[in-house]
Amino acid sequence: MIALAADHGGFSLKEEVRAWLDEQGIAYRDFGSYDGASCDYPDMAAPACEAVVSGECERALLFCGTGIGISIAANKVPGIRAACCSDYFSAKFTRMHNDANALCMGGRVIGPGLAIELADVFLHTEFEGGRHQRRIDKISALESR
Ligand SMILES: O=C(CO)[C@H](O)[C@H](O)COP(=O)(O)O
Repeated sequence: MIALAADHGGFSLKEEVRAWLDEQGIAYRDFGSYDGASCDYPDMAAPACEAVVSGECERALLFCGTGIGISIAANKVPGIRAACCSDYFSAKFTRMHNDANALCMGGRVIGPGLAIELADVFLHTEFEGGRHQRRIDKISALESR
């Protein structure tokens, strides 16, 4: 199960990626926004990220105008490692090296073709573990300082 969330700046891109998830038969839960009306991205990021941390959802795909604000909000939720990406290499390596569990994209930055490529590689790339697990453990330790 994939968690989806967007504000108005990311709404259209979320809808494009949501249609692709439907085509792929990938299950998702959409935490809104459900229209293009102006709203505040932390309100959608929080429940989507909490669904990831609780285990209800495996990963989140998050959208705002730049992808940055919603990534900042997501990274405030303990257990979330959110990466704002607009290139294929970063979307792939944030899984391999950072075990990122939320991918953030900007609806005012990238188009649907690239967003789907990024979502695809993010959802289908495994964490490498090894030396990277040690670093993830140190990130997790920062949450309890
Ligand atoms: O990208 C964003 C946060 O990083 C937001 O989507 C953006 O700030 C919304 O701006 P506005 O209310 O002017 O449409």
